[in-house]
Amino acid sequence: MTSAKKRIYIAYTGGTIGMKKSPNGYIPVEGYVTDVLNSMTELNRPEMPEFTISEFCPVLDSSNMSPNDWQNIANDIKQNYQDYDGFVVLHGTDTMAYTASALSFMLDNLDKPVIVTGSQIPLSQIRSDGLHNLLNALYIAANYPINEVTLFFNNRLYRGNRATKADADGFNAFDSPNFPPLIDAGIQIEVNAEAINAHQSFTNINTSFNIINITDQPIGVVSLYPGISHLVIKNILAQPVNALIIQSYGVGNAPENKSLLTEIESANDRGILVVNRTQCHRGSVDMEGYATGKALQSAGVLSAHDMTLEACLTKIHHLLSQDLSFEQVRQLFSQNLKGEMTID
Ligand SMILES: NC(=O)C[C@H](N)C(=O)O
Repeated sequence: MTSAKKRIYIAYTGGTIGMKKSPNGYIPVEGYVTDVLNSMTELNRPEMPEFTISEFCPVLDSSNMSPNDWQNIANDIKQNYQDYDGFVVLHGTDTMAYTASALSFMLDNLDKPVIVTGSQIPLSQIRSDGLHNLLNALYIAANYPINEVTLFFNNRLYRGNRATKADADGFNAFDSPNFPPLIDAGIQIEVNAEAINAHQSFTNINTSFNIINITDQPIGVVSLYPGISHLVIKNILAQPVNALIIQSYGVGNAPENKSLLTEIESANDRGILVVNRTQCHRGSVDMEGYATGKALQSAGVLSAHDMTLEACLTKIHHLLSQDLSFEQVRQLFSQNLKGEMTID
């Protein structure tokens, strides 16, 4: 008896994969990806799943995306959830890790795989990595389903909220600095069961799939540098911001500048969430390591542990979009909600 083919829904949102050259540089072209995919014989091989492709309107360079687009992608998945075994989101690489992180918080109790992928060279160009990434994402969604939001690129499947764009113009565009890949798709497909299982506890088997809506939130992000004036922080906090991400040094250190710490303390008193993430590519915040970190902790700043900037920013969007008190937001920020951080 042969089992029925899996059905995968492909949402094409835009990105280089479906772009063509224009006098102003590459732009996404409607209809192009759909035509190419429908004519590719590789995608119709018996080991491949059935698929349907649906294009967003308009298709976007991902640099033009906003939380409203994350919401549209989540709504689209919800609308088609019952009819498919898995989802592949074709997306530009520039903000792919933001979207994958946002979706990981928005798609609650997923029991189907959602894989975000794209390419560095358009399908319309010779040596494109688009077909390879798409083919693998489809194959993995059907044959190695991992029921969470993941990001596939250059032979690796990463937890979506652990990935970050690490190379502007190489094929190996993504990295997951603080968490191992879930799948290494070399000659053999190697599945990291331990890393995947660590996610199981984030799914509540008594509740069914649902989406938690997200709205635009004013969030400040500041990277510390030697000599930074407290007025820079003061000005950011004078804007209508509900949260500030401080990208600190090393394990979460900042200058012990009294005026700067006073600005942070007063922001906290006004109900602005202030969090500390390291500006280092790899590693975690530990505000107990040095007096320079402890000063931030004493000013009420929360640790972002080893979260990527993308996970940190979208987690804050996710929390501020809900009807939660300042204390609840602080508590939930400090919890590992969807495998986005490691708490020692
Ligand atoms: N490689 C890419 O997809 C880059 C493109 N600018 C995008 O993010 O849409």
